[in-house]
Amino acid sequence: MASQPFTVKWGIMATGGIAQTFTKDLLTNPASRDVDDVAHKLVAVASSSSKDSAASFLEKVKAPEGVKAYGSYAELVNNADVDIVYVATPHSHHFQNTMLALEAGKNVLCEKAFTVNAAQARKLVETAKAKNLFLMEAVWTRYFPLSVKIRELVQSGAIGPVYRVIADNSVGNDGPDGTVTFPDEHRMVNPDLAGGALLDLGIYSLTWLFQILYHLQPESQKEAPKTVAAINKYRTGADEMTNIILQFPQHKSMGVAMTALRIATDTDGKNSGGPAIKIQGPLGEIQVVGPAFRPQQYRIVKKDCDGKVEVVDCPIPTDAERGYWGHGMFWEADECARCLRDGKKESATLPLSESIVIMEVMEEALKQGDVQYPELITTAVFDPNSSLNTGKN
Ligand SMILES: NC(=O)C1=CN([C@@H]2O[C@H](COP(=O)(O)OP(=O)(O)OC[C@H]3O[C@@H](n4cnc5c(N)ncnc54)[C@H](OP(=O)(O)O)[C@@H]3O)[C@@H](O)[C@H]2O)C=CC1
Ligand SMILES: O=C1OC[C@@H](O)[C@H](O)[C@H]1O
Repeated sequence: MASQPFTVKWGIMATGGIAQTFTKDLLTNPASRDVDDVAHKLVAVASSSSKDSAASFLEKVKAPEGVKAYGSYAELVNNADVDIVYVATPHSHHFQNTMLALEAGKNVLCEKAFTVNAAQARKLVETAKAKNLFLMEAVWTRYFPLSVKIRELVQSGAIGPVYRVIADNSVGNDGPDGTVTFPDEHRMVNPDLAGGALLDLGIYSLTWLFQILYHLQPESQKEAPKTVAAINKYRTGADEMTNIILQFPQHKSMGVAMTALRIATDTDGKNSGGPAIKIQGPLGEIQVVGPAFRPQQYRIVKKDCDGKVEVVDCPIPTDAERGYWGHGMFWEADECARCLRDGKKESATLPLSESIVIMEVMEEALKQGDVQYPELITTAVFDPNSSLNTGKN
């Protein structure tokens, strides 16, 4: 008989869109994705707006009886039953909210982008290490079986050494009279919420560059990239289009990461425009069909394939007994559970040192494009009473 799964007790910080999606994934049966070694239990949710918002969240996700609803983040992180906190607030809040949880002794899975700048990322990592806590940036795509297979394929030498990766994660939100369709207050374009294409969407383009060109470098040859960026700013001051070239001179490799708010990677919604990602070596290329954050198909085009392209589908499993829920976020949750079970303080698939290098690249790109964010959200000094933690000005 199989042994009991290791069950992790989750606390959810914030009640917005992705908090709901993630929590629904947590509530799916792991067997629906052929997992039996770990399981998840929802024990609490907190809203900085009100306890009612937290209660309404629990209704929306059809939470089981007994899950606690809190009207403040402080109550959540002080719940002794919570093993790990999922931080699902805007980027602007990640540093203060994650510090709040770490200081209360909680392990943390923090949404992307990890922070607003590299100094904040370093402080989070330093704090987690000092307190012997698990910390991970929630770049869910890295944990897709599709990503695992592609990394293995590249490592096996299937296309030879990868010299170039091109990745795009752009959305077609062009609006009238020079606008984009997001209101200026929306987290996608609002500098007070660390809005902009790069931190929200471009991070996935960088994820593809990093998980191939950086992550797979042998430890003894780890080389951080040189960064060259071009940015168009929106009227709010946030970036609306950002293109970054990363160069790894010792590895003779380069990556091109693109992101934009006015033009979509997938113009017709049917992927007629081709792959979102191209991973290129002298023996061939791997093409990943977008979106870059939630891909479900890749193709292998070998130099000598004579037009015979291998197409590999990797559908995301759903749970028929729970309304066909299943978005693909459960794989990163499973990773957290396995790390906690095994006493690991970080994920080998996205080490904290790598999250820091990615933040350094994004900070450098934003600097080159003269994108600036306010002091309240860029400081690397923790303040439990910050309005970012209390929700009150
Ligand atoms: N992995 C993925 O696929 C995705 C990840 N994300 C990431 O998740 C995070 C949240 O995004 P998303 O859920 O779409 O955002 P939403 O705006 O839908 O939700 C954000 C939540 O954060 C809380 N919050 C606290 N302070 C503020 C504030 N000043 N303004 C707005 N919200 C505030 C609110 O919850 P409350 O009032 O309950 O405290 C709010 O509901 C971002 O970092 C984003 O990059 C987003 C979408 C997809
Ligand atoms: O992480 C994300 O992935 C999906 C996008 O639609 C969203 O804006 C972004 O935050």
